[in-house]
Amino acid sequence: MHLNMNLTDATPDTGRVLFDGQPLDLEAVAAIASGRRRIRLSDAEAFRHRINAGAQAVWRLLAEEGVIYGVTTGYGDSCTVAIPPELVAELPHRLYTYHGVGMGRLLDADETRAVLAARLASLCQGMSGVRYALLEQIAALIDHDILPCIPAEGSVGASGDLTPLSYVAAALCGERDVIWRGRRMAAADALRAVGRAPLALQPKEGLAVMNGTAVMTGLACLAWQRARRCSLIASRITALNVFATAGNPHHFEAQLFDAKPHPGPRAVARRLRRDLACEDSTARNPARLQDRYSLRCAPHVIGVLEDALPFTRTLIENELNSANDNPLIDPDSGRVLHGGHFYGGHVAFAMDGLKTAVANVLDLLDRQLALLVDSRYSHGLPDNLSAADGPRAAVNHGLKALQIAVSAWTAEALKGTLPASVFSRSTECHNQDKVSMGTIAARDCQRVLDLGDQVLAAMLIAARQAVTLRLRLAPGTLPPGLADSQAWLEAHIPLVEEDRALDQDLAGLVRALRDDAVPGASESGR
Ligand SMILES: N[C@@H](Cc1ccc(O)cc1)C(=O)O
Repeated sequence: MHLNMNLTDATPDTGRVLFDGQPLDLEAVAAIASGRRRIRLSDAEAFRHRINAGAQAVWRLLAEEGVIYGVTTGYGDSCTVAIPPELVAELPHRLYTYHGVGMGRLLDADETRAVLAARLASLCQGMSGVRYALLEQIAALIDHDILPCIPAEGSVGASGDLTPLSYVAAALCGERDVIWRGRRMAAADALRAVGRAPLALQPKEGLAVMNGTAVMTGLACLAWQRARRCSLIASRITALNVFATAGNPHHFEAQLFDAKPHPGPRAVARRLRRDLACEDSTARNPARLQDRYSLRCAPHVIGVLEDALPFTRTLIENELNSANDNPLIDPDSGRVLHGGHFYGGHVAFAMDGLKTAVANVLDLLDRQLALLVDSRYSHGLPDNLSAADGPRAAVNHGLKALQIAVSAWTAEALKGTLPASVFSRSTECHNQDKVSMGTIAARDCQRVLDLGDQVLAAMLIAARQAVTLRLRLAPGTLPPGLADSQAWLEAHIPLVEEDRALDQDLAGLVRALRDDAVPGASESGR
């Protein structure tokens, strides 16, 4: 174990995130998810009034008209079934009960907090016909870190995330299990321990909690952050690899990128120029004319991911700050608006897109590694980046297996890019005959990002090794941006001179990546 365990240097952000119906950004959700920020539900009179007005509108409508979808009718295709008045109160509890069909792994603590935050943000829009007391109960779960056990699989992502969110609805009512203080226990026990009574859902409140996109949206907020980190670290790794292969930094000149104005590649080229301390050249031809595409086109490949980030941020944040259930209740007029806002197509597209852009970056890095480990292409570096000398060289295989592993992880990531959104299918007696599959897209994106962290970790080991070997061949100094990175890498990864298992180094680096502790993870450089 070469990496110390506590590599986080992020300053804790202690200010509470306010939930009052104003827009949140995905950084706020990520901060809540990681426990860096707590939340505060607004208790402003106007806000409480607006929320409660929606719930009162439901009661009024019920008294005046007697029929509201999902309140006095069955759900979905069963909306033609009338619910007798004496059974109306039972209906919201039926909804989460029969949706208790979740399977697969449970969402982890960060994911669960992100889901709760996303659902609370949506209900705070005041269009869902729920009481303020329901918002308070969700806020209490977040605040006391009572985390419903939410199985990850079973949502088609339109009718929202009905099945996984049924576990949130049940926990609010003191049913099913939660994790609290590291222990799995009955939700009723955890609520009792913090002095809260289970909620009895009122008409419409079951649908309001469950008939929305909070699972995919919460996961998307977290995935987006990881995708941005991938872009930043991949840029830094590329710079190290250009240096290590004695590559041509003039591929990244500003004049070139002014001629093709996509902002993403321009930003990546700027980073590479900064890292490699490369000024625009007046020379007609640099010493090395053209490097292979995996180096020369790095801004173009990473730049696609870079350009996808602002676009997908908008999609995810619009979803986060939306009322995304059905029906909606206008608290002012009391009108019931029947629609399909539970359709998570934008998140599905964002996640399908991001995973493709990330996987292409991983593929780029895998190709860079292929250049580094092969003495036919590395301009003087030893095969497999082995640092063993003399008689020891014969038995040492350096990073050979690491490259094979990167090939495997990259291939698996590329395989995982099959878009989920195109696998819509008609379900629920053809009521839900076109669905988003956004939650599957988000989980696929997470898987690509998990594999991505492994590829990035391996590339950091390779870059550290390659830069050291280049400096042995051609003693000199690294540009300051890269010197910092190399110093950090040398402090955390001993040079591989005699072969050793690298799995512990990899695991430590993956943790450091997730803690944002690896130099290059922030735009300011470092
Ligand atoms: N989302 C559906 C409602 C629904 C709820 C639960 C179900 O099991 C099925 C459908 C709609 O608004 O039309």
